[in-house]
Amino acid sequence: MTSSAAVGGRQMQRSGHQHQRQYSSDQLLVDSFPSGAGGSGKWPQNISSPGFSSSQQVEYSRMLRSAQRGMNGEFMLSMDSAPLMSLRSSSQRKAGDVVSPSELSPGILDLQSFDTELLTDIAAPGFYDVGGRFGNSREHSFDELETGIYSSKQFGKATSMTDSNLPKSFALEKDKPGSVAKIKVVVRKRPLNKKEISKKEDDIIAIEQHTNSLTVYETKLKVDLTEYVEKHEFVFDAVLNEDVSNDEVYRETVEPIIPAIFQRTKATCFAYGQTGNGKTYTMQPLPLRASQDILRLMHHAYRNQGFQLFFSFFEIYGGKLYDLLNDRRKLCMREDGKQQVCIVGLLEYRVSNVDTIRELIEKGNATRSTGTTGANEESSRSHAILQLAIKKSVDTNEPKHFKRLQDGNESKPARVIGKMSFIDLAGSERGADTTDNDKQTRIEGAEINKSLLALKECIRALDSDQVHIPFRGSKLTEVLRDSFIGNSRTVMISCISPSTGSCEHTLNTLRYADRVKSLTKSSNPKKDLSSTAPNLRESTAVPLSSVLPNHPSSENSNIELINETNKFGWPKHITREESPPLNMEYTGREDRQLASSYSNHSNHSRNSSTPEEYDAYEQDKRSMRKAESYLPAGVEHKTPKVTSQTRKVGVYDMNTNSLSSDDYLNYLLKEEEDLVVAHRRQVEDTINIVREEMKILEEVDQPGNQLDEYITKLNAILSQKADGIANLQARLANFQRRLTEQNVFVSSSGP
Ligand SMILES: Nc1ncnc2c1ncn2[C@@H]1O[C@H](COP(=O)(O)OP(=O)(O)OP(=O)(O)O)[C@@H](O)[C@H]1O
Repeated sequence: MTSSAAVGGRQMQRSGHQHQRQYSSDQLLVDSFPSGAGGSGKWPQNISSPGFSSSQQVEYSRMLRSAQRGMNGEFMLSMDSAPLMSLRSSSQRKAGDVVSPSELSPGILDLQSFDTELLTDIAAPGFYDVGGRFGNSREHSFDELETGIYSSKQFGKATSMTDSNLPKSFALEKDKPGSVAKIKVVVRKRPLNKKEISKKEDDIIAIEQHTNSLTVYETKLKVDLTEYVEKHEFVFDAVLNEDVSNDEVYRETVEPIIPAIFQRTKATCFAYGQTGNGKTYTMQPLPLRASQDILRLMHHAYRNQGFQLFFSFFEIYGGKLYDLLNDRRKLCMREDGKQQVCIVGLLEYRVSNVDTIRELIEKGNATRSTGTTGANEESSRSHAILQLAIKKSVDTNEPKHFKRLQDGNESKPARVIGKMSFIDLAGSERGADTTDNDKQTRIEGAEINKSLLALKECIRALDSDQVHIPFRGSKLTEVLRDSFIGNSRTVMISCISPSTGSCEHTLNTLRYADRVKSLTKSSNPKKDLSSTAPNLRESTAVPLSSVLPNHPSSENSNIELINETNKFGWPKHITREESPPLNMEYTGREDRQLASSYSNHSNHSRNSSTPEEYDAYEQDKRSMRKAESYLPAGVEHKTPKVTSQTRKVGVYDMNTNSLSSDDYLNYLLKEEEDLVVAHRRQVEDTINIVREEMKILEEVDQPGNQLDEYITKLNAILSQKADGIANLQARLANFQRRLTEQNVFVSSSGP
């Protein structure tokens, strides 16, 4: 399928609003859990035992309060329960045992240790193997399961199992072992919207699906103001044109990963792109489709294996976490000694049918923060994260300490097997789109920028199997930490507009995608070619002034598509009810003290006498590592010795100004990105200038040439060359100075 781009002449393809509700649960097997399952009465009663500190007893009480019943009798588990579980599961501890702060304070459910125990529970490794993938059991072989008819007693509803019920790629996987790439970058082009059509904008994107290539036709002006078109070619893992349905998007992106999450894989799918380009439109149907397939596998291939599906939905707004299924309750992210991340307070719903999941998605979307800005009045300004976790309940061979904890066989904590995270990112231009808005919007923009940069770095590190994953670069990547380690899969969907007015943003989005994919082991050699030759392989003319403005186009504002009825019939535009407190003022002082306090805490942290001190240490350490993560190779982060007085001040300041280092990091990340963009532009300019030089050299050799004209042109060229180099040098020096300052600054604060 090839989509034509019209440049010069107009040729617009209006697929219009293609969405239809595609995900009915009619053909699903529905497992109805007994309404009495779970419940506070099943939790351990012995919290007053000496093994629990008073703060843990408080936590436990909160846990009991937050164990609620959700819609359709679903059982909700608040992660508030984590501290208690952590305490008991981390060792075979007896009541009264001394517990170190590192085990208590972070309040983490020790999923890692649970996972380890679980290994033997999984039928077979290697999900590409049919036997392994479907439990490796003759009793439940794929074919037998799929042709069977299950009784309503067993599954709640009689459903005929035919091959057509199964996702295509599941069947294909057995013929394509190892075919699911660790990182997949997919680009989706949306149709021109009403506004773009009324402004007579052209479709400047041509897609060739069979070669996975995409060309952007950028109109530029020469110095004499004549127009010319520059072609930018990209190759990705898949390119989807405006005719591609959401169902096809699902099949191309998420469907192939689903079997893997039953095999201890953490998968992440996210949409990236400028506001109004279809991120939400693309992302919203995916979790429902995925849940449908997960439930199918649970009810067929993994029947009777104790798998459960858990659903949670939260957002990151202005660097803070809010539960979208619990009235935007503010959440807190913690990390334990094993660096397992836990979102304290997040409600998780155990779900067993698609209708419930649909209701939860609708509820979460309705709660999600959106705001009005100059760019898109219905724009998402938060990152929404929807997680589907496959867990497995503890069987009769459970470890003894569980039995002790759980007061019999009921309400045992399920262990996480795999997870699928769907992320609808805030508009990618938000970081830059701040000039007309208030301080809060600017701060949101900074956080968004930071998240996007950090996300890209994590994905790249992930694919190149780097030991150090810079997930501490942002809240988003910290939250997704467990998706960046171990067995993981990532799908990135870049959503782009076809219109002339969005060309700059489109190129930025594609370059972001390109950089995620480039330098990776699995990247397409063809694409590497285009990456190294900065997308200029087929430039058709020679501009002298080809520096592109690096600011959002005002023409992109107030985007509305042809069909403006709300995308899925679900509410999206909800005004935020509260403004989370923000504290992003940057001062260098705190970083200095932060640096000082870190090394001291390295020695003293475990002896911190109060939970507050220990928390301060943890927070301090995290921020410090964050800063270290982004120092370039060769710039070592030296940790100085400090006096106890310095340490005290440092801890205090970290608690009161904890975001200042984030802000500083944000500066560094943004500068790094800007430098690379400026360098790329400089290379483009140089190529164009060289062409121009060749041209005037040819001209000067022609008989009857105008010497004056040659001299004028040469002067202009040389000035432009010099300006370009000087600008880049200045930017580079500035960036180096910041890095050096950090280094000198840290070193000089030593003895
Ligand atoms: N591929 C597509 N086909 C048809 N309509 C689309 C497509 N992509 C997006 N749209 C429409 O474009 C509009 C904007 O899309 P959407 O809200 O998903 O953008 P977004 O990238 O999530 O924006 P924001 O970052 O502001 O949340 C919606 O009305 C949506 O229905």
